[in-house]
Amino acid sequence: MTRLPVADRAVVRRAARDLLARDRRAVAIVLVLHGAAAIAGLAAPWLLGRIVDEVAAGGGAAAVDRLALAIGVCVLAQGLLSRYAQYAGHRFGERAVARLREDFVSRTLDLPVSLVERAGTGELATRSSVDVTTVGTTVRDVVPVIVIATTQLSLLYGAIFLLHPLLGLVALTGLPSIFAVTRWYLRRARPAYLAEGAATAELTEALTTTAEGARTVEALRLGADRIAHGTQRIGQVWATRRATLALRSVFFPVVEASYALPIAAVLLIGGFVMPRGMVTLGEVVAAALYLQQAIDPLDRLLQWTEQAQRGLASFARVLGVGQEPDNGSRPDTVASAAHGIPEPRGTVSTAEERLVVRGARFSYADGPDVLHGIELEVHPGERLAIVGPSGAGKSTLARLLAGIDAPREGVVSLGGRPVTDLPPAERRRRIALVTQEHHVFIGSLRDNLAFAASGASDDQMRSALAAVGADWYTDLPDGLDTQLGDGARELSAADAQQLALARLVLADPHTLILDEATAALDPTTARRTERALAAVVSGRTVIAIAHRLNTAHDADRVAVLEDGRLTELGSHDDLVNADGAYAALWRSWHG
Ligand SMILES: Nc1ncnc2c1ncn2[C@@H]1O[C@H](COP(=O)(O)OP(=O)(O)OP(=O)(O)O)[C@@H](O)[C@H]1O
Repeated sequence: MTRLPVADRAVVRRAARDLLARDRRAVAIVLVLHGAAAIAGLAAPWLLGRIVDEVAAGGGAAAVDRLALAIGVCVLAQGLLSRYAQYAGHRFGERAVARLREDFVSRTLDLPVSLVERAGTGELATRSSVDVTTVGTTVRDVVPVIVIATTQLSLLYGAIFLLHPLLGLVALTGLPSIFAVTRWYLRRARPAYLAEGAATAELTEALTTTAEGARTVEALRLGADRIAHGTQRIGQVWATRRATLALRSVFFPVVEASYALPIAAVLLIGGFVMPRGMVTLGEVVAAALYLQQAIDPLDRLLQWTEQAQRGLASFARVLGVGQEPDNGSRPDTVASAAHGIPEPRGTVSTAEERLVVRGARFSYADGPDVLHGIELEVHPGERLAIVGPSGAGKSTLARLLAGIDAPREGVVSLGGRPVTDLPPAERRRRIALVTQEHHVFIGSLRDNLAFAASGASDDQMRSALAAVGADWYTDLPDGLDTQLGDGARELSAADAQQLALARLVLADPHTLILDEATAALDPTTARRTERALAAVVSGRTVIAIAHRLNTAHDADRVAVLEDGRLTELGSHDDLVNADGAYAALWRSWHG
């Protein structure tokens, strides 16, 4: 199974910087507010130290009251500033997460179909649910915590140094062990969490495949097999989770011990070792309080470092969607639901529409070749039917012609350029592959048609439906506003296929590849749809994979494919007269 790419650190860093840069003002406000709140927070321990010194020096209650009042004001100011800082931080976080989701959706929609097929739906489902949510939590909750904690820590340690540089140095004693264990942890965490994410995706894939194919599993008694398959995936998830848990079980205990060490050291050295006069009791108390205060941000910082690691691993997986896969699979076009805005006809010259196949060989994965050196030239505007026995390679050739797969050897070119080199949007505008697979999206009939041409008017949509003979449309209670899909009006397979064809009329590509597009329709509806389609497709290049030989009869030329080889090519009459494979097929089909 092909894995979707995972972005490297440089890409993740750039994307994180972009995320911050796109909302610079909000980021600056959040930083300033958190900084101010942290400074207000420093005042309390210092003022407490002053109270200790006042009392030690025999100061009166009035002085203590004044200092206590000042502490109250500072605590209030810190509370208010923190509240607004968090509010601003969450607003920024929500905006950033919304942008991330939008970017993710548009990258996902641009993914090559062949890549999604090879990667499996579980991989994409995990990235779009688990990973996007993890990144969202990280941006919304983790980044503000890290910003606040870092600011507080810098100011707290700075304040201890201001009290006395020696106390400052003593306060730093816990940091080397925290730093060392964090480095140790971070080095191992990324691959460990990536492995955990990949194992979870494989488990999701295994479970969804089993659930989707439940009937087949039951019919072929594959239950035990599927259970073994699922259990193996669960084992992988268990092993990868154990590995991340092992990392955490070293990391957190070392950190806890490192918190206590500097507080004890400051009290011991400040209270017993440093000579009197060098430091006051109040300063030692203030330093210990600062260190005590530092535990909370340190703890949050380290706890969230773990979450940040998960977030970065998920971010890399989210950003990887849309990157060029590293296994040589090429970008391709979207199949039946041809997206794209109609382009004015006639803007592409006929030479640019010439579809040429030269010496094309193709194999699925590492299997044997299923196409052997296909040579074919499709003339602009012609209707070509491809016929042949089951398994001859017709659908495979259609995928090559549409640019979904690239030939292993040879070339498939449109207007002289390899089809797979065309930018996806351009390819969709020029070539559309319509298969038997079609999807009715949950939404109105209008929404379902607008996928093909977002700018199409209601009239254009109605005429597209009429053109493909979708008479059922006139019976819908709310016309184009009728809700379709699960829980609303369900379309029959034939109606759904007509909807797909109507999308195609709206998408208006120059070249249509119909891979048994009308196979799901009953013979009468199919004949009617084919006729309607024939009227609509005039002036376009149409390549039809034909099960029913009347499609071949109506075509300009017929290509016969047998065992992955093009054995005959010519008009219906010529091939019947030649009395070869096509003539035999025609005779047997005609009865
Ligand atoms: N995804 C795939 N992975 C591996 N082999 C495949 C795949 N799809 C098709 N094949 C194999 O490639 C060969 C050609 O299949 P293809 O579907 O192109 O034939 P076809 O002429 O369209 O058949 P049919 O009329 O039954 O649809 C067959 O041997 C088939 O088993």
